[in-house]
Amino acid sequence: MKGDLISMNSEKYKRQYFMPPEECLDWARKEYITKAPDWCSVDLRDGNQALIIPMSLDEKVEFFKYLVKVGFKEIEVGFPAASETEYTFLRTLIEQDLIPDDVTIQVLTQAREHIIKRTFEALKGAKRAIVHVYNSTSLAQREQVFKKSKEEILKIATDGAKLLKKLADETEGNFQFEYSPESFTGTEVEYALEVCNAVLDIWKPSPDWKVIINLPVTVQLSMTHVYASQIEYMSKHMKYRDSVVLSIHPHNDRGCGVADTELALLAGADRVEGTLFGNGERTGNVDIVTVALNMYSHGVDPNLDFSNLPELTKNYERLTRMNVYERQPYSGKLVFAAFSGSHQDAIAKGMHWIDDRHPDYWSVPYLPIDPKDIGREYESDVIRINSQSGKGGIGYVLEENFGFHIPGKMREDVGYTVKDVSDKQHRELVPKDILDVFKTVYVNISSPIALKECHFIQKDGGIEAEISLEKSGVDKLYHGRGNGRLDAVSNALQRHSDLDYSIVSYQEHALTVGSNSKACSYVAIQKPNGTVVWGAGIHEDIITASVLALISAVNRIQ
Ligand SMILES: CC(=O)SCCNC(=O)CCNC(=O)[C@H](O)C(C)(C)COP(=O)(O)OP(=O)(O)OC[C@H]1O[C@@H](n2cnc3c(N)ncnc32)[C@H](O)[C@@H]1OP(=O)(O)O
Ligand SMILES: CC(C)C(=O)C(=O)O
Repeated sequence: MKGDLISMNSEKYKRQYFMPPEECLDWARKEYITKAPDWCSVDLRDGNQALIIPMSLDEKVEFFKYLVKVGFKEIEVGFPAASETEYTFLRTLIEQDLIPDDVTIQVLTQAREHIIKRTFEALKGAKRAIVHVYNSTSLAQREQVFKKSKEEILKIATDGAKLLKKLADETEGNFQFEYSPESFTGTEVEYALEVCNAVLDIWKPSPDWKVIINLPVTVQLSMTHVYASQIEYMSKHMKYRDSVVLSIHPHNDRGCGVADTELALLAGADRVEGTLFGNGERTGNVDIVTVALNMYSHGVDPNLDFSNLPELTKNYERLTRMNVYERQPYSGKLVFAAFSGSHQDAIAKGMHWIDDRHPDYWSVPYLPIDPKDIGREYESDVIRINSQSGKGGIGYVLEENFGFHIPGKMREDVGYTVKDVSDKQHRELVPKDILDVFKTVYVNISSPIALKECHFIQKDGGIEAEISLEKSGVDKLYHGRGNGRLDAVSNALQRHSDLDYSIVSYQEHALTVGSNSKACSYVAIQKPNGTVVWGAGIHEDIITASVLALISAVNRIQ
């Protein structure tokens, strides 16, 4: 014990992985993944076996169809010897002809005779399948679980390999084999190689009949560069290498499932087994969505279609009864959201830059990919407003959702007003809330003065205004003269009151979003003490809109 308050004791742990016997660092000189690997979804097996309530038959069928829709060409559909549901699911896929011609199903079996036999029974009638056999090879499992020597463990693997070959020969169908030295990451690398090569010597693959050797991160025990070096070593020394598809199957115990996958691909892996959103045993399998979209963000086609990721996420949550974490890369609800002012400002400016320049590549600060590509909405997913937000983001929401092009200087005022509401109410404001605050505080403000009518005539080189106003329930007529209409109205207002201000800004535009042919005007007036007050007016008539904006500002000053 290191101290009274510390009950944790790191001395009880030691590193349980094995470095390869030679330096394998070629992967470190590669910069990025240049082509998509073969993907194999293990959602229906590794993902399913880790669920609190595994999926029912119907749920598995529905999930299988989504995986096909996304573009998976290899799908591990289950462990047919595990349960009635698993068995029936496989039979359903085969008997109801639900497997598209370009999709190969994969099934998992332990290297045990009765389980392999049951697996082949379940496969009867399948046109094509990958039969995946595994046994644990790690030091811990040899010592604790199997209580067997290295030679005895190797024999489990080779016996299983032989039986697979025999049963495949006896069964009609086109079978590919896969072998996993399960718990590879806790296995001495040279020993894992010996076992894999012994299996390969039995299967004798050829370039026309490749087999899959899968090197799983059954449990993540090391830092990522160690796994990459292990994969490179295996890839360099494996027999029949040009007839082997080198597959990886990372889990995520140390939170590095994606990193393990990416570095292992640099190190020579050809194929990735993983799940949607990283479902799977314990901390899960590698999230294929993330690996694929990371690739996509580098300009590499992942050969998987996530163009409607929100829908896929919703269906996944329904079928698995799991939740996708808000900050799960790409799929989490908040992963494109910017609440903070400086981020929002940069994003809003970046989006305008894209609109203005139409570059042939995507570049917007804080958005590594275009959210629209995967079915996310700029309006609801990107700029979100709370007390940390700023004028840029709030202005952007009012512009994108409701068509208000608020003048730059007014944005600051509106920004503080809106975020103050969020701060006091201690909640996020949705676009409709922001519109309500904007309208309530700035637009067509009619108290204490309300505009009833206004008329103008041109006379002696100027404009004369007659405006009818209601103040405290009483209607009054005001007259004023000026260089323009707004000036004339302003002079009328000031002649009949003790107001003293000057108009320092005026802007207007047509409102094109959400309302037909209305105009919006913005007026800023400045008091003698320098204070600037903004008002806005909305009306079908542009002149009336500007008068309403002025009266709004005047009312706000009072
Ligand atoms: C890392 C992974 O995800 S691997 C996949 C794990 N997935 C699953 O296990 C889900 C499906 N599994 C099951 O339904 C069951 O485990 C079954 C049907 C496969 C087998 O059931 P059972 O035989 O009743 O139990 P169990 O799996 O505990 O068998 C343990 C025995 O198998 C041996 N064994 C376990 N895995 C293997 C293997 N891959 N190859 C050979 N023998 C194995 C164990 O050493 C143990 O042997 P013992 O009986 O001599 O002690
Ligand atoms: C069966 C193997 C590949 C597995 O699931 C694992 O090691 O995690």
